[in-house]
Amino acid sequence: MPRTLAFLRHGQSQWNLENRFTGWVDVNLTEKGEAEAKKSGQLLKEAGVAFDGCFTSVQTRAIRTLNFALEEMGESWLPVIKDWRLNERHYGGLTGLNKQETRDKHGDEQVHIWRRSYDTPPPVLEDSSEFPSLNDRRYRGIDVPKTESLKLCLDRVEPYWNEAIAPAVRQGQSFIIAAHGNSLRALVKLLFDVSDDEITQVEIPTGNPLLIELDDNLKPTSARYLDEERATELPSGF
Ligand SMILES: O=C(O)[C@@H](CO)OP(=O)(O)O
Repeated sequence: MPRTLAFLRHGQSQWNLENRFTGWVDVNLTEKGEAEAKKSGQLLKEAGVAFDGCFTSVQTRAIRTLNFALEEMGESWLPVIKDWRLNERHYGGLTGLNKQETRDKHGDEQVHIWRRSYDTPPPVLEDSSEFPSLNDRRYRGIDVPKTESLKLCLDRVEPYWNEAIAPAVRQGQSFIIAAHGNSLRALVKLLFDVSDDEITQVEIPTGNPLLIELDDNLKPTSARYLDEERATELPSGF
């Protein structure tokens, strides 16, 4: 039975543009981000996959990217499930800081470790921070993280995959998963069985759908970015 996933990282956000660590801060898309989202929809339409539904985070930039894409596809009717477990990795005490200024202060190597190492989380977000997500109504009843490494992000993405997404895919359904650079890296690590070392090299471009076909055991049999000009390297073997 055909089963296809499209991993869609949101289009450029205001803080992608400003080069700031974002994580759980609910920044919006830029105009360029909206255009990327619309182009994703055109590419998905051309790909001709009959999707059964969509999953996204509870963050505006991913939700709006999905909505723009669905509108372009003429498929705004598709059911959408939103869940915080697809949110971006929580950037802890780095949240809001400029990435270049942080490199100038702490050095390239340390910042690379914080950004891309598998299991070294950034410093925690202090309660006094101007960016608390604890009081946000959408996170009621959730133990909001104070920081997350990619591993900690995978620790909440994986159960969501197992409980909510994988059972439907196993039945032969196809989905768009509109999420974030690091929650999608976590899913790529899981599905493609990428090593802790290799995942540090995986970069998912904004607004460029990654189309993945899966076999009966939910192992990827093919993967390609629909916007070839903006494609990045896929995990080895693909
Ligand atoms: O700031 C963030 O939340 C993420 C994604 O934009 O950035 P990075 O590429 O540094 O993980």
